[in-house]
Amino acid sequence: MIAEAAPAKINLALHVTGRRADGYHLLDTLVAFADIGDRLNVEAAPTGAGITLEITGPFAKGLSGAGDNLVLAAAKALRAAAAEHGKLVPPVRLSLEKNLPVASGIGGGSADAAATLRALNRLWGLDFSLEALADLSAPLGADVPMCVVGRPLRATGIGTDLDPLAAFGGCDAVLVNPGVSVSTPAVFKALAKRENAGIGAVPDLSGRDALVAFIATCRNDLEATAATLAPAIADALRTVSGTGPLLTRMSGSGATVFGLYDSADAAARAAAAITSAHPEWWVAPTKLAPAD
Ligand SMILES: C[C@](O)(CO)[C@H](O)COP(=O)(O)OP(=O)(O)OC[C@H]1O[C@@H](n2ccc(N)nc2=O)[C@H](O)[C@@H]1O
Ligand SMILES: Nc1ncnc2c1ncn2[C@@H]1O[C@H](COP(=O)(O)OP(=O)(O)OP(=O)(O)O)[C@@H](O)[C@H]1O
Repeated sequence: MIAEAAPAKINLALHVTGRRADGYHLLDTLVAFADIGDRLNVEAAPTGAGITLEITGPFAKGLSGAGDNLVLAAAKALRAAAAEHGKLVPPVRLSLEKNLPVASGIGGGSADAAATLRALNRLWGLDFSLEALADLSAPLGADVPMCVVGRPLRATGIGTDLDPLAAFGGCDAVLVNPGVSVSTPAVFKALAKRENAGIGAVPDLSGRDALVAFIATCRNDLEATAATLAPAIADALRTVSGTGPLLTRMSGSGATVFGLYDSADAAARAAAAITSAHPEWWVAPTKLAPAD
C-alpha cells in the first residue's frame, strides 16, 4: 500500500491578466501548499477488479467514487499514458480520505488527482518524472499540474506554466471556509475586468516579513466578484481580519479565505476565536510549506 498526501493549494496572489480565444483566462499566481489536506491510499487489486475508488472522511458526502471523480480520471489518464509506452498496468484499489471542503478554492479535487498520479507512478513502477506527470495532468484541470509539483511556485499562462520559487520561507496561516461552495466558471464569467497587471518581479521570499510585505502588494482579482456572488465570503474575510492577521485574502475562486500570522500560537488563537464565533465554519490552522 502507498499513502500519498494531497495538500491544500493556496493562491497567495491571483492576478487575472487576460482571456484566451477559447474562454480560458490568463493568470499570474503565487501558490503555496499547506501541511493539511486529503489523503490517498493506493494498493494492488485482484485480477479483473479494474480501478476502484472508495471515499471516506468529513467531506466524503456528495462525492461519488464513480463517474467523473478526478481521482478516477487521473488513474485512467496515467493508465493510458503507460499504455502509450507499451506498459499494461494491473488493477488498483484507491481510497480517498476527503478532509478538504469541496469546490472551495483550495484545489481539493486537483490535489487528489495529483496525489493519484504520484502514487500510481510508484505503485505501477512507471518512472515518469514529476515534469512528465505535470504535463500529462493538464487536461484534468488547470490546477492539477501545480498540485503535481506541490512546491511553492509561480504559475502563468492558464495556470499550467510553472516556475518553482527558489526562495520561499513558509508562514503560519489559518484557512476558513464559510460553508458555501463556489463555481469556478461562474466567478470567471462574472468578472467585470479581465486585463489586469501581472505580479511583476518576485523578490526573495525567504523571510516571513518579506513574504507578507510582497504578498500585500498583490491581489486576488477573483475576490470581489466571488464575494458578490457569495456574500458569506465577505463575512469570512471580515472575521479573519478581526483576529489581527498579517494579511487576509481569498484563495482561488473561493469561498476559502486565509489569514497569515506571525507564529503558530497566533494562528491557533485566531482559529479558536473564529470557531467560537462561527462553529459551523471549517477552520484549519496550518503552516504553508517552505521551498526546500
Ligand atoms: C481559480 C484557480 O483555482 C486558480 O488556481 C484555477 O484557475 C482553477 O483551476 P481548476 O479548478 O483546475 O480549473 P479547470 O477545471 O481547468 O476549469 C474550470 C473552469 O474555470 C474557468 N477557468 C479555469 C482556469 C483558467 N485559467 N481560466 C478559466 O477561465 C473555465 O471556465 C473552466 O471551464
Ligand atoms: N476528488 C474530488 N474532490 C473534490 N471535488 C471533486 C473530486 N472529483 C471531482 N470533483 C468535482 O470537482 C469540482 C471542483 O472541486 P474542487 O474541490 O477541486 O474545487 P476547488 O477547491 O474550487 O478547486 P480549484 O481551487 O482547483 O478551483 C466539484 O464540483 C466536484 O464535484
